[in-house]
Formats: sequence, C-alpha cells, structure tokens
Amino acid sequence: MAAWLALAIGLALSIGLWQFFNNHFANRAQEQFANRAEAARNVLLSRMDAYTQVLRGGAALFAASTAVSREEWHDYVASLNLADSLPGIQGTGFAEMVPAAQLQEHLAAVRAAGFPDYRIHPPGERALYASILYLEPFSGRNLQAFGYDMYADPVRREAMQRACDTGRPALSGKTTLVQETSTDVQPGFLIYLPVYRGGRTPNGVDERRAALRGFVYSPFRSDDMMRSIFATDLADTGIELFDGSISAGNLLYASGTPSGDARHVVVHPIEIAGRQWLARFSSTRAFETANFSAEPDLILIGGLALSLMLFSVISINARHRQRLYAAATRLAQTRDEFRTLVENIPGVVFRCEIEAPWVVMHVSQNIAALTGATPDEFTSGHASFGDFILPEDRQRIESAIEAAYQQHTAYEVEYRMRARDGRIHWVSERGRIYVTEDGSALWLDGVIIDVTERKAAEDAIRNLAFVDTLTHLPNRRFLLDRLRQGLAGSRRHGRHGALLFVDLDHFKQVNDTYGHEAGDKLLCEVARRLKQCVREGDTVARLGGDEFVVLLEELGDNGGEACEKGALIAEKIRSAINAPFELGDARHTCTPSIGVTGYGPGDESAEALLRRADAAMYCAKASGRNRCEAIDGAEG
Ligand SMILES: Nc1nc2c(ncn2[C@@H]2O[C@H](COP(=O)(O)OP(=O)(O)OP(=O)(O)O)[C@@H](O)[C@H]2O)c(=O)[nH]1
Repeated sequence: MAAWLALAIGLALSIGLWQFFNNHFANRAQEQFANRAEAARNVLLSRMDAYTQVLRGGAALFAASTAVSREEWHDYVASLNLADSLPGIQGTGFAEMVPAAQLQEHLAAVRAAGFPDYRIHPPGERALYASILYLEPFSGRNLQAFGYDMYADPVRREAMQRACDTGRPALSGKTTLVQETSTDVQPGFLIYLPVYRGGRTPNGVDERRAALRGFVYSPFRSDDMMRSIFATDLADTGIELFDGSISAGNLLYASGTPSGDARHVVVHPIEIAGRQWLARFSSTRAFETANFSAEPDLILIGGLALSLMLFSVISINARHRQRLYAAATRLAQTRDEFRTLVENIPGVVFRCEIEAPWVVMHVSQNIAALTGATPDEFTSGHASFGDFILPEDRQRIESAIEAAYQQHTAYEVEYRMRARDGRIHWVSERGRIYVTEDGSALWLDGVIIDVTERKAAEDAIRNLAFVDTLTHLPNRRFLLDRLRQGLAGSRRHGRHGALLFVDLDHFKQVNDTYGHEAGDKLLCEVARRLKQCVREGDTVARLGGDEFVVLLEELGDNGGEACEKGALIAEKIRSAINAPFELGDARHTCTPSIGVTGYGPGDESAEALLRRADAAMYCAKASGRNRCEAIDGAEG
C-alpha cells in the first residue's frame, strides 16, 4: 500500500515537474522568439525609414531647384551609394505628373533630351499621366520602367494619391514592378513622396493636388529587399510579410516554405508609410533545436526511475517486514506453546545459577505453591531458591550438584523447602548442568517436584512397621531394636538399666463389660499414663493385647541399683494405673501386674531380657496381681 502510494506520488511529482519545466523552457523559448521577432520588426521599420529618408532627400532636391536635370538626379542617387548602404532598393526615381493637355509637350521635351524613342506606356489616352522620368540606376531592368505611367495602375495610383493628399510618404499595395522579366518574378511595392511646385507642401488637399509636380519614389522587389535585410540576422526564423490581412494573395515575401507545425509563431502589424503590413514570424527547426532543452525529459526519466526505485525498495522492505512479522508471530506461538508446556508440567521447571543461593533466571508458575513467592520475584532477583531451602539440606544439594558436574551426569536430590507461610515441603529435584564446549558451567536446568505427600506416605508405612497403631507406642519390633541399642550402649559405657513388663489384670472383663471400644480407650489411657511415669528418653512400648514394656536406660552403675530404681518406677506405674478410668459413663478401676528386671553389660540378648521381664510379670500375677515383682539381671 505504502509502496503504491509512494509510486503514485513519485509519478505525479515527476509528471508535474516535467510539465513545469516544459512550460518554463517553452515560455523562455517563446520569449526569446518574441524578442527576435520584435528585433526583426524594428530592423524592417528602420530600413524602411531609411529608404524614406532617401526619398525625402530626393524631394528636397526638387524643392531646392525649379528643375532637376537627369544628371543631377543621377549624381544625387549615385552619391548615396545605395547598393552598399541600403541594399534591396530596386531604384530611386522621379515620376512627373503630365496632364493630357501637356502630353505632347512632355514627350517632345524628353525626346529632345536624348531619348527619341521615349513614349509613355501603357498606351492609351488618360487625363493624367505619372510618367517615370528618372530612375537610378538607369540601367538593366530599370530601363523597362522608363516612361511607365504609374497612374495607369490603380495600386500605384492609390498610393500616389494618398501621398499627394497627405504630403507624406505613401507605401503602395502589393504589385508587380514593370522591371520584372519572365524569370524570378517577385512581388513588389513602391514608396512615393510627393513633390509640389513651389518647393513646399501646401496646406490643404486641394492645394496639394493643384500643386502636385510629381513623385520621387522607390520601387522594391520584395524578395531582394527582404533577403538583404533578414538573410543573415534571421537565418533560423521564418518570416512572411503580408500586405494587409494574412492570405496567400497578400503574401509579399516568405523567407522559405512555411511549415505548418512551427512551435513559435508571432504576428506583428507593421505600419509603413500609411499602410499596414502583417509580419508573421515562425520558428524554424534550427531555432527549435537550438532552444530545445532536454532537461524536462531528463527530469521525467529521472523522476520515473527514482519512483520505481522507491517503489521497489518500499515493496521489498514491506515484504521483509511481513516475513519478520510472520516469523515473530510463529516465534510467539512457539513461545506460548512452550510456556504452556512448561507451566503444564506438574512441577517447577527452572533455570538457575549453579552455585548457592541459586539465583533464578527462569522458573515456572508452580514455584508459588512451594514457596509463596512469585516467579517474578525470583527472576527479578528479590528471591532465590536458597532463601527457602532448609539450611541443614543445603550441603546435600551442593554435593549432588558438584558430583553431577564432575561426572557429567544429571543429579537428583531430595530436600526440604520452607514456604513463607512456614509450611515445610519435601521436594525432589532433578537437574542437569549446562556446560559450554569449553567446559564452562553456565547454569542449571531442572525440575522440582513436590514429594511431601509421598514422604508422608513413606513415614506412615515406616511407622506401621514400628508403631502400634492403637496407642502409637513403639511395637515389639521397635522395642527389640531399642533393647539391642540399649544393651550395646550399656556394654559401651557400663551403665545398667531396667526393663518393666506391664500386663493389665483381667482386661478381658473390660472388653466384655464395656465393649471393645471402651477396652481400646482404656489401653490408650494406660499408654498415656505409662509415658507420664517415665523420662523423655525412656521407651514405652506395647507388645500387643494388654501387655506393655517400659525400657529404662542408664539407671545405675550396677544391676542392683538399676533393679531397685526400676522397681520404684514400677510402683509409680502401678499407682498411676490404679487410678480410675473414665469409660463413657462408667468408671473402672484397673490394676496391673508388673515384672521388673535389670540389665547390664553382661546381657547379650534382647529376647532373653524380655523373657526375664515377662517371667517377673508372671510372678506378680501368680503372687496375686496388682503388684510388682523383680528379677535381678545378670551382673556384668
Ligand atoms: N479392647 C481390646 N482388647 C484386646 C486387645 N488385644 C487383646 N485384647 C483382649 O485382651 C484380653 C487379654 O486377656 P488376657 O491377658 O489373656 O487375660 P486377662 O483377662 O487380662 O486375665 P489375666 O491376664 O490373667 O489377668 C483378651 O480378651 C483379648 O481379647 C485390643 O487391642 N483391644
């Protein structure tokens, strides 16, 4: 669109400039041509004026003397050297007015003056003759004019009468001079200046006609005269002169065959001696070529070329932008798809620095659920993974990453994160270090998965194996494990402890009387009271049914002391259990039988120790129940 607009503007500008400069140069050429035509017109006018001045001189000659002889006229004209100073003039002559009554006298006088064959022509009787008497140079074709009665020709007579009446030079219409031969016939014209008797110009028309003596005049062959004026100056300009209006019949002179398609044409009216010519100047090919300027065409071609170049550049640029836009769109789609994929993964996808505190470069949305911090907080540097990892787990993570770096493998590590709300999440992180070709480790890419539930499940399973599900006390397996540890510890530091075997008396009756649930409740309460009776580090376990075992560690330096202290704690337990139990609406009083045995570095087997305590408990049962019986352990 922009390219087409630029092309349209470029073309419009180019054509506009082309037209502007075309007009400019055309106007300039037209102006030059008009100046040239004006100059030519002035040359013609001044030349005609010069011819007229010659006639005025002739008229003055006649005014100065009563009779001007042929020789005097010859001398006058010869002295002007017209052939050189004013070329183009056919001759300079004098025509005398001869009334019919004086014709014979006139003929006789001229014939007597050396021209016996003199006669006035054309023949015929007329009232008034204007016979050419003198004509210089009196030679050549001019001789044909000698005796010619110019009054016989209406064209000439009109000019002569006008000259007579006005007393001023008068130009004749187009005519054919009597000097013409059969070849090179040219249009001609004449200029007359009246000569009055008395030497001066009378005031009125009648007086002028009455005083008219004759005319000094000059005949002109148009072509000869105009060529002498314009041949050199207007070589590249066509000129046509018309006597009056423009028409073929009025054509006085044409410098060449006029071309109808001249670019410049100027028409000037020219007023000469009381008659109007029209001069039509036409530019020739030579003038038009000389004044032709290629600049507008060059501007047009240059403008068109520039416009097309601009069009091409903008088009290419637009296509390039379209491709870029399409690529950017595809990239955005791919990025969105990738982001959706990452965000859809049930875990946290991340990229972070390889060293603590693991500043984050990218992290998916799910990190908020683990930490309470948004991805932006991480990527802006306001939070890092290190802020949330429990300090005691950090070393483990660093070791895993270091090992993976050394072995060029992925790493996997589980650790805990504390969220901002205080909740602890167990997470499993799998990652890989991005290493450049030159071995530089740049960042970590990995996934963090919340495994808190799995961890809890694992703990539950582990507890199932070691914990009594009713009372949540350690079970037999756990107890035996602790017993072994206790025996090992005893062997290490030589301290003695005691083991209490507690069995409730007639517990079956509780179930039978109050129901099994009440029995469970009583068992839980017994567990609670047992724990209250011992130290934090002692172990209270339930072996099953109504049988409980209490492991008391580090009671003394010998078996007797330990057994004694164990018996004291057993009594404390018996009293605690003797306290009534609230079983729903009922109150029940329960008694235990407790066997006590000491142990020390000499005891090898946990099972044997347990059997000994059991045996002590049976002694208590056998002795009447609700009592404690002790069996000393092995001394060692
Ligand atoms: N409510 C409840 N009863 C249990 C549970 N485990 C075992 N028992 C019952 O506890 C009773 C234990 O009875 P015994 O120790 O054999 O006999 P006793 O009634 O206590 O009599 P003496 O031990 O001889 O005083 C049995 O009736 C069992 O069914 C339990 O988890 N909950």
